[in-house]
Amino acid sequence: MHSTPGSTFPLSTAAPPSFKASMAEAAAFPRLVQTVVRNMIEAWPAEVYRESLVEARFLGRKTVFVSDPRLIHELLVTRAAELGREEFLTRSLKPALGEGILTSDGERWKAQRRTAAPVFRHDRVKEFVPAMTGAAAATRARWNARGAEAAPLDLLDEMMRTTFDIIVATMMSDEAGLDVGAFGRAMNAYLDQTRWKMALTLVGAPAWMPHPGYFRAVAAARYLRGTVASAVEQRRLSGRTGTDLLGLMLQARDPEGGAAMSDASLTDNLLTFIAAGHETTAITLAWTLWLLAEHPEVEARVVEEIRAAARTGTGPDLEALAYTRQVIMEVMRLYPPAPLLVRKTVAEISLGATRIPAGRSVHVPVYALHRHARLWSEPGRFDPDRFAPAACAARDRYAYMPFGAGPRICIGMGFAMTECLAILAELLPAFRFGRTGPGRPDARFSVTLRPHGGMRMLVTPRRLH
Ligand code: HEM
Repeated sequence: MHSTPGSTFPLSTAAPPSFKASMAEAAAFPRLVQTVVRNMIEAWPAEVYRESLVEARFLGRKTVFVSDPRLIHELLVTRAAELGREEFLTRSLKPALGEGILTSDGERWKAQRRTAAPVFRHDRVKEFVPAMTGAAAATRARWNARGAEAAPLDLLDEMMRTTFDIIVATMMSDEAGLDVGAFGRAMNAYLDQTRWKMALTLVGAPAWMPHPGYFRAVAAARYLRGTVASAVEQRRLSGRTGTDLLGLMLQARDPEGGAAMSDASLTDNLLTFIAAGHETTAITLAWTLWLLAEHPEVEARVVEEIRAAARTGTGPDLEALAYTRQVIMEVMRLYPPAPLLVRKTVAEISLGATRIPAGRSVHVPVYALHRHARLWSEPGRFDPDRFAPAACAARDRYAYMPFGAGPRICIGMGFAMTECLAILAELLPAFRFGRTGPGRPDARFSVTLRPHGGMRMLVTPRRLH
């Protein structure tokens, strides 16, 4: 392994390792393969938490890890056009998500991104707040009905249910007949097995190679795609447009040339929004509730801010929740739901003094960046004041990137932040959240960074205190 900030790589283009060579390497490092399946973060070289740029062999593939804000800016912004999607991400997601905004490249990506961007504008997202608050209110009613002495709840499950209800309500608000439960189970079955697909792609295994969850995933992808395609068709046939995401996407036109999205593209992107949007937001909320339970002084300040923001009107003014927003940002620093950004160079590029040949895997280990020894003091400590305006202004923008950066920055960033605020504003003044034992859940990376084994917590209505 090699880890000097300005190191120069050999200029030979990295040909992908042969299947045989990769399998030989994998066989020699079965523990590494297991680690990738269990939690890929544990397989990262320790230097990514201390150095700027690290070259490592990662399951037979030369990989460059970049954890320096200046170099990340150069990579994701200045050199964005010379980067493509990594096969290990696209191969695990394309069977369900097709060639939507997350999984496509080049002109296809550009046209879809241009067309969808206005749908996620701030003023549009604000119109979704009642649907977000409505789903959170349903969660509140469900918890209230349990009484004060109820058994602990898995808050990861609960938040997944809430954010899934929101994405369905905001996306396909009037698709009668959609079986929300079956749809959610299929989406989870699909996403659960993607870590196997990623590990097998890394060792060069062919796409058809079966693995745990393989056949369930094939059936789930067929069900998900069929369901969304028929919702798109029904809506088009009905002649109604509507103001939900499906309606807005149907009306969206490419600002360059005016083309509408095809039905296939609409299906790909609606599935992409569900997959990219609901689990990431649910994980953020689950960790937020956990960290607030660990830090009652922060929790008290958040509840006070929410109550003050609600005093003047009918519901809390989300724009006024500045401290709550800081808390969410600090939660995503410690537990970024998307802990790794992956790219492949399509041409030779230079990063600082380092030349990287075409075809190389380049990873931005966001989880490590957010805990990097040179960028953060006491990186493991939860401290929302790190995101006070003055502290943010003094820090490099590229030291913190839960939503990525550059042209491929998360399109749903505003949607996700608004959703987190709307849900917390509904739930925090109504309940106290308590831990069920010592120690935090383990954070494990399988596409997203999930609390392993869920997040069991005590949920007690406040009015009973
Ligand atoms: C807390 C919640 C979320 C987090 C942490 C998150 C994080 C990210 C990150 C890091 C990327 C960039 C990936 C890369 O550069 O390779 C991304 C891309 C994307 N996200 Fe999100 N996301 C969240 C919520 C959402 C929501 C709610 C939606 C849609 C409703 C969404 C849709 C997308 C899409 C379509 C892309 C691909 C953008 C492109 O490649 O042009 N995300 N997200």
